[in-house]
Amino acid sequence: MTSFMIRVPASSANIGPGFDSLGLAVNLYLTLEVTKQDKWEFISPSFAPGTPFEEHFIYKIAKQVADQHGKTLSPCLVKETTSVPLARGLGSSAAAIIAGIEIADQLGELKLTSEEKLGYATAIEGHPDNVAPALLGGLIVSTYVDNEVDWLKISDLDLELVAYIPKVELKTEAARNVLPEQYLNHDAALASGISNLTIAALLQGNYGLAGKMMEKDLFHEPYRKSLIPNYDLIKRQAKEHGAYGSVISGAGPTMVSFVPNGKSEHLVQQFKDVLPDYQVIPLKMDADGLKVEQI
Ligand SMILES: Nc1ncnc2c1ncn2[C@@H]1O[C@H](COP(=O)(O)OP(=O)(O)OP(=O)(O)O)[C@@H](O)[C@H]1O
Ligand SMILES: N[C@@H](CCO)C(=O)O
Repeated sequence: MTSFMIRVPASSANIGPGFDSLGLAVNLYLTLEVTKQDKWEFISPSFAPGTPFEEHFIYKIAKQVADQHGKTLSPCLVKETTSVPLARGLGSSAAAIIAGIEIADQLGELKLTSEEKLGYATAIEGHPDNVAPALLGGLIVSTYVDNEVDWLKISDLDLELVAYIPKVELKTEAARNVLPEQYLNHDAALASGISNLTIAALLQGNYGLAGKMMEKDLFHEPYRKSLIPNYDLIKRQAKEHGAYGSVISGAGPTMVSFVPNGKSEHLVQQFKDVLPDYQVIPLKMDADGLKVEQI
């Protein structure tokens, strides 16, 4: 093996009330072409030329995983292209983590299982909601209890999305800092009920109910909405134009609307003049997750 290609999808986590446990892989991709050579080198849009390779996030992840297996990775040229915007709530860090783990797996010949990759990725990210769909594709419902990830994949969603991506970044860490440390028992029970019903409605294809429930989150949206530009406007106008529901994507600042199949382009057109500074794009579910190809 001298050269391989890694492709990892973006993901939209939380979907309202599924805080830290629900995430959907979408058709934006981080792609890496990895070729063995005599020294490490990263050609990457997020990495200024001349920066030591040891500082590249993906290299750090790969090395960390290789170290855990007592392996030294042979040096490579890594050429990155990506359509996943950084720090916007579309799982760029999760995609990078999955890519780093895969580099370690390929170069170190670790033969990691999907469960092992998911375990490493979740331990690094702290929660599985982005890394699980980035690895496995589809809509993933997951939990991370006692250092163990359990998950289920929902592949048949008759839905499309529209993403509203502002120019500003919002780091996940900053968006987590506004959340309460504790919830009252009553509020937690209510929030869990809303989450349960959202999942059940998605499973039954009752997207009207799913959209209604996803907009009622009590875990994170009430605390984060003041950080999200045009939060109320996007929800209101998307609903007027036929969206089932709109939520903060991941930790924001991107928002996503869930819309009937075939309707996303219509919604994109409606927002062209309303949000001229945004990238408003249609998205579809990615069903595959991580792909690796020898070249
Ligand atoms: N391809 C990449 N190469 C190097 N570093 C990356 C890459 N993608 C993401 N990162 C790192 O992850 C940071 C963004 O992570 P953060 O968790 O704040 O946002 P996100 O993952 O895009 O959004 P969210 O977790 O809400 O979906 C970037 O600022 C950068 O440090
Ligand atoms: N569940 C995470 C997703 C972003 O990493 C959050 O909302 O903070």
